[in-house]
Amino acid sequence: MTAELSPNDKAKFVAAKRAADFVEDGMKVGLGTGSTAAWLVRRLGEMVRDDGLQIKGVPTSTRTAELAREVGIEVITLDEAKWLDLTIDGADEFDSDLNLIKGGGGALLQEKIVATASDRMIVIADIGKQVETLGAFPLPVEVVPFGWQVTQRLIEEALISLDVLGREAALRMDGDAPFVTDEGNYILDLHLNRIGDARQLAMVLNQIAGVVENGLFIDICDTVVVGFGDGRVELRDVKKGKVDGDLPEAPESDNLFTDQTD
Ligand SMILES: O=C[C@H](O)[C@H](O)[C@H](O)COP(=O)(O)O
Repeated sequence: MTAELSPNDKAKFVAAKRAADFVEDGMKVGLGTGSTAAWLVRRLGEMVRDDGLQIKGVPTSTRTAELAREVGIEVITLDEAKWLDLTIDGADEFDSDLNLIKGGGGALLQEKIVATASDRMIVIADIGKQVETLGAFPLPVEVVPFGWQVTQRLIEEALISLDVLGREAALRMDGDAPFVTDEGNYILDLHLNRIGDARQLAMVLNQIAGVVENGLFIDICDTVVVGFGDGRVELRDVKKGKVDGDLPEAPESDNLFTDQTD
């Protein structure tokens, strides 16, 4: 089916397509979650089907696992893989140090486990995800359901002691019930506006007993492939800074914009 993509979807698509160029035969690849990562999974599926690419994928959520199987990618568990060559995932925000906020789709725990078990993490994002300072996007924190309101209060007290702007830790809902992650936990979204010291906040949050993990990815991402609504792509590398034209151009014959959106 041919569909005209919105500029935002086009940006996500071109970023995903370029990032797929990093995937090589024989690799074990972490597959992210979300609308941008879904483009990547579909692209890798095409490469498996049309080009004979041989990879094993470790999904970061049940929905990514379903999509990966649907498009013909061999899916294995992280324990079977043991270690990954590369993880490619989306993000909700990235800053100039390539630190991230993730978890808008509730998959942050598996995403962080998979990304930190990889030689390299590449993030794919539309330019709208780039920020000067992290925090405009509510920071997801995964907490165990047992005693979650006590955990919520302890988080809010920690935010006050850190003098972090905005202190509301809101339980994420799915209709009338709490949103439940793939690991059976809840998500508290921290409305902070601006995170001055993301490293410190990440450490403080993870010291609270009911907190399983937080959505700050500090020093984990190596490269961001940024997509623009006009089809341009830029590469940001943690070691090299901004790098342009580092990747091969998409072949003329590629029908870039005929896929369906997520
Ligand atoms: O839990 C979800 C993930 O962290 C996503 O990678 C993140 O929310 C970005 O999603 P999207 O590509 O849909 O904006």
